[in-house]
Amino acid sequence: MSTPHAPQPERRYSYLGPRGTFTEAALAQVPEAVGQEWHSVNNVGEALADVAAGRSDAAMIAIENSIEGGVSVAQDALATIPGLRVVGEYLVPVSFVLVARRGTTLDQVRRINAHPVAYAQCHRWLDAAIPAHGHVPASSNVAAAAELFDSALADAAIAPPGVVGLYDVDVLAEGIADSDTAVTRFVLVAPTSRPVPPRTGADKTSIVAELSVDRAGALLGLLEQFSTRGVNMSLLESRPIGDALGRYRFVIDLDGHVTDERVADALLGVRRFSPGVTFLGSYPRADRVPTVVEERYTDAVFVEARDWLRELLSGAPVD
Ligand SMILES: O=C(O)C(=O)C[C@]1(C(=O)O)C=C[C@@H](O)C=C1
Repeated sequence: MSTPHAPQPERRYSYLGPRGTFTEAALAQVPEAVGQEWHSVNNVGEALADVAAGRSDAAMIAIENSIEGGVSVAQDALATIPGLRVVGEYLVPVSFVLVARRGTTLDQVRRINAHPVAYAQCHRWLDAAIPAHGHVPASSNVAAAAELFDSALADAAIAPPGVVGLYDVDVLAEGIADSDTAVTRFVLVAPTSRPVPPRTGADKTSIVAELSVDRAGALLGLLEQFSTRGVNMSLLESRPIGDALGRYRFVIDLDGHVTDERVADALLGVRRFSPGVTFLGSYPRADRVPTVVEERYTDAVFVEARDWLRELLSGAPVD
């Protein structure tokens, strides 16, 4: 009699681990990832390199936090590693506790292990409760707690509340984040060989654009491409290109899908003058809130205007 075998995973997903991170919670929101192989990595660059090299089918990465802003390491990696495409967006509410090896008391804490994005979200509490603390950077929120047992470099760690079920720690303080409504935005990144997800009417488009800095009004010119087509921006961040002082690229999220006439037309406008524009992807918004489009920017109005021009050029009588 043959032994029944469990189905083998067909796809591999890289995420910032170890188990219990907010990144893992974001990956758990992806229906197609359930039952597949989840590969824990130590940093965002490693997750994206897995996808670029074909070792993983997709990677989940944090891209923006409601308090700390853009996750610069993720924005820079997406802007510079070729062959990557954002195919989904996910939101995870984040909150933090301060944990320590059993028996440690709050007044003994001097050095705190924390992921830099988590540390930045707990400033006010830390400055008030442990004013003279030092920060020991960790690769993730859960790694911060795990490392308490690998080395004596830190006395306590900032971690997600769920860490108490994973490690033998005492909770020294709960709810230590500066906001109790903090949210981190994650994106699922696949290779460019994967088709752009179809338009849903509640989509975002992410691009990275460079500008010639020796021209007055260059940034205004970039923004006008969107405003004159009724395209709303939900994110605009500047990141240094890194080759010289004063050279920046702009990371931009737009409301709409690349197949929306107004978005496509705006991208053509950007392409005409930006020395480098990268399309990172169009994907359904995590909140599923449909984009409201003013009548004069609907697809039908763009199509009508194009037909009008075509007729005009064909010499046929026009109204
Ligand atoms: O996924 C985790 O738990 C992480 O440690 C990463 C990360 C991030 O990169 O922003 C995720 C969410 C929190 O805002 C802080 C840290």
